Amino acid sequence: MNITASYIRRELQDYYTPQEAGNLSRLICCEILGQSVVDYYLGKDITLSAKAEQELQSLLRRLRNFEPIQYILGEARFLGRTFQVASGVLIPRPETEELVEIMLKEISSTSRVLDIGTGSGCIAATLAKELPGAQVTAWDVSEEALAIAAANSLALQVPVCFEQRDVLTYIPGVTERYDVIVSNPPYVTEAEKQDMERNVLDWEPSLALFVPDADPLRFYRRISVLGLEILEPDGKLYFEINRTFGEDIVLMMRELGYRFVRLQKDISHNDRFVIAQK
Ligand SMILES: C[S@@+](CC[C@H](N)C(=O)[O-])C[C@H]1O[C@@H](n2cnc3c(N)ncnc32)[C@H](O)[C@@H]1O
Repeated sequence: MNITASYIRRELQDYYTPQEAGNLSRLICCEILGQSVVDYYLGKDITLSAKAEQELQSLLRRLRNFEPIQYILGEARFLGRTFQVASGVLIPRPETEELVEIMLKEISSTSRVLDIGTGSGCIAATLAKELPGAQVTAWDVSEEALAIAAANSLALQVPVCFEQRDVLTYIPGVTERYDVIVSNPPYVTEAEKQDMERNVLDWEPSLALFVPDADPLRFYRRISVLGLEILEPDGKLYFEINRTFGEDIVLMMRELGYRFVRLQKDISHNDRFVIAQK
């Protein structure tokens, strides 16, 4: 069978915006089916074997069911590296790449770093890779996430110490100390569910996404309190946040005694990061 990029776009057009259908069609033609970018833009035919055609139809069916392309392919990119992902972990987001870029400019290369809610391990493994002198520990409550994060750190050949911890209940050991804590915790309120795309809502793990409407700062408060115990003096805390709660998180952290608390915007001009010093 011969297919073209416009065939793929047509198959997806009732499910995605024209831009999304175009992006998916380019990815399928160039990255999965191996068409050159020039041939793609010229709209040239791609000849598929019977088996390749079956695989393409299965891929299109999954996309029409709103399964994220990263789960279908089993991988996602994060700051230029490939991370294994599956439906048990959040797909790394560009905002989180920005957070890591900020950290790489600010933290010492020999820091003891703790990543809370590591998911795919994208933050922890990237920091360990970029800062070979750092000691990186990563927590998650999810066994499935920890298994994927461990596979990612193995693939990148970086030593990250993964531990299964529920940050909401964990009591740290008396000698446990870090120079830096980073967290992109669950921060979407139940009320925000109605505005979410189906590819997120139907496929990404609720455990990674949601907090109760009645307590949207639950993770930020708990991690900030924990930071007072386990951060060294002058230690730093880096949060990715829900843009709606920036001022609330800043206030809460100032009240707890954190210094130099700053709210920073992401590339889309949304309040997205809170950074503070103990
Ligand atoms: C928003 S995801 C972030 C994943 C990854 N750090 C990233 O930025 O792509 C939040 C993570 O927190 C984990 N998590 C949820 N509740 C937790 C808890 N009580 N203790 C520790 N981790 C938790 C989830 O399993 C999930 O992996």
